[in-house]
Amino acid sequence: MEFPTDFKEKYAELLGDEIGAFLEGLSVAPIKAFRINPLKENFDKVAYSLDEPIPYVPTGFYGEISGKSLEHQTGYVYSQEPSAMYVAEVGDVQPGEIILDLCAAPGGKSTQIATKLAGEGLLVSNEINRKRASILSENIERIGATNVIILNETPQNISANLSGFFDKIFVDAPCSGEGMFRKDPDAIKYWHKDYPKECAIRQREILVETMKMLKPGGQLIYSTCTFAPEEDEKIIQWLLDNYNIELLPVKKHHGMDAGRPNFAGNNSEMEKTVRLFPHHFKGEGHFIAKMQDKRAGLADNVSLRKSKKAKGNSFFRKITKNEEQLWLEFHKNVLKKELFNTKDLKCWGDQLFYYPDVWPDIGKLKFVKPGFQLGVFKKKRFEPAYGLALAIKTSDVQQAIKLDDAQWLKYVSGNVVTLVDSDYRNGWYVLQCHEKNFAFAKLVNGTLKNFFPKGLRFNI
Ligand SMILES: C[S@@+](CC[C@H](N)C(=O)[O-])C[C@H]1O[C@@H](n2cnc3c(N)ncnc32)[C@H](O)[C@@H]1O
Repeated sequence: MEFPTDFKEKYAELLGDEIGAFLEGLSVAPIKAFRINPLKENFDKVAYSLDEPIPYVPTGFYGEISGKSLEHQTGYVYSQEPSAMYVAEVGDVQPGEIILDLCAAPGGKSTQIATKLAGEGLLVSNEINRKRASILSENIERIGATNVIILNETPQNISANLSGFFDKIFVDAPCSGEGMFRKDPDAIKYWHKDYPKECAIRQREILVETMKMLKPGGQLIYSTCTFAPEEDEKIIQWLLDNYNIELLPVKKHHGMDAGRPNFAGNNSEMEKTVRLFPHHFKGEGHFIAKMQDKRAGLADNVSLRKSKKAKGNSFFRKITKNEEQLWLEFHKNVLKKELFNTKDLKCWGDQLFYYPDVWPDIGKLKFVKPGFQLGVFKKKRFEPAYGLALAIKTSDVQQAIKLDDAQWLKYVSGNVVTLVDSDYRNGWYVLQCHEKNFAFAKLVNGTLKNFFPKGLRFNI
């Protein structure tokens, strides 16, 4: 692999004798890995080999998955390179926490954070770029998380509305992407000598807003996929110099390096951060730091229920009696037990959402998904959302139809499926393949009408 001369000279100076090994590490084939998803029932029953676990990520495995497999479509697996997986582990997310993932697309960290919340608490997952925010939304939908709000905002607008709101904030910052060089050779084309400095300016702007949103006593997890000290240790030193925070030690597993004090004014505290270098570690490369807000008089963990900012969305309207009736009828037919409390249901236009009152008002913010969508009311009927099929447990389904692999493919590519000798009555069914929910379909006289979202259809 050819690297810019300025890049080689810079790292020769920073790394000394290690430069040869570093450049060689950056030239080998990228490492593939994936995570399995504990939000799903029997989540380790996947067609992929789980023989090579990643030691520092309980749900992580080395290996390659296909974006067109049943496991991927149903959100049982998520492809992510091994160093990126360590960020959410460092965050030590606990069910019930209120978390912001500020730079979230395509959703590697957000999907992992959401599985760790296990349906309790709230994840606000934000992406500034509209196109990337849609991809983020699709990835969150697939994993089946019901407690995620997806925003498409600037950090400035979010902080103006949700100051002091979050227990933990993840800033996986836009960066010069040196750790992407072997995965995406295009990243090399963007690189120039001043690029890390330019990125650092933007990172500081993002962090100024981030600090406004952290609850007193909250934690900030900052990460990049670059090796540039300007965007790593120097950013952390700038935070320590300007805010009342302290670094928390990040555990170093096999192959992980400590952050380098000599990259930021010889502050030995930098050893608490972690650097993942491709010549030492089986992954592409990352920098991760964990910090704690030190402001005094802090509640350990103000729960969502006690949060003053939580009011529910101002743009939602109440569900009408008729709509409630339609929803309950659908629910009774298709699901075995009540999964969403009726008092948490709200409407936005004709769409039905799960949005507990304790969640914040995001009415002034641009969003992609303002909560968890259950479905849509159409004239006198209720049509369930695709995401609902992916969010309910297989064993909670009352009305399911099991299809084989060929029928699954026929359906996800947008075709109707005709059942042979069907004695099912007409109505909505959850479709399952290998005991995985993969979509809703409406059965009409033995034919499953296709409701698979048009933009997500695929063929193999
Ligand atoms: C490293 S990527 C995030 C990867 C993601 N966390 C994941 O794990 O899949 C950084 C993201 O920050 C977004 N971004 C760019 N400028 C930003 C800004 N000023 N504020 C917030 N996010 C920004 C980019 O669009 C990009 O999607």
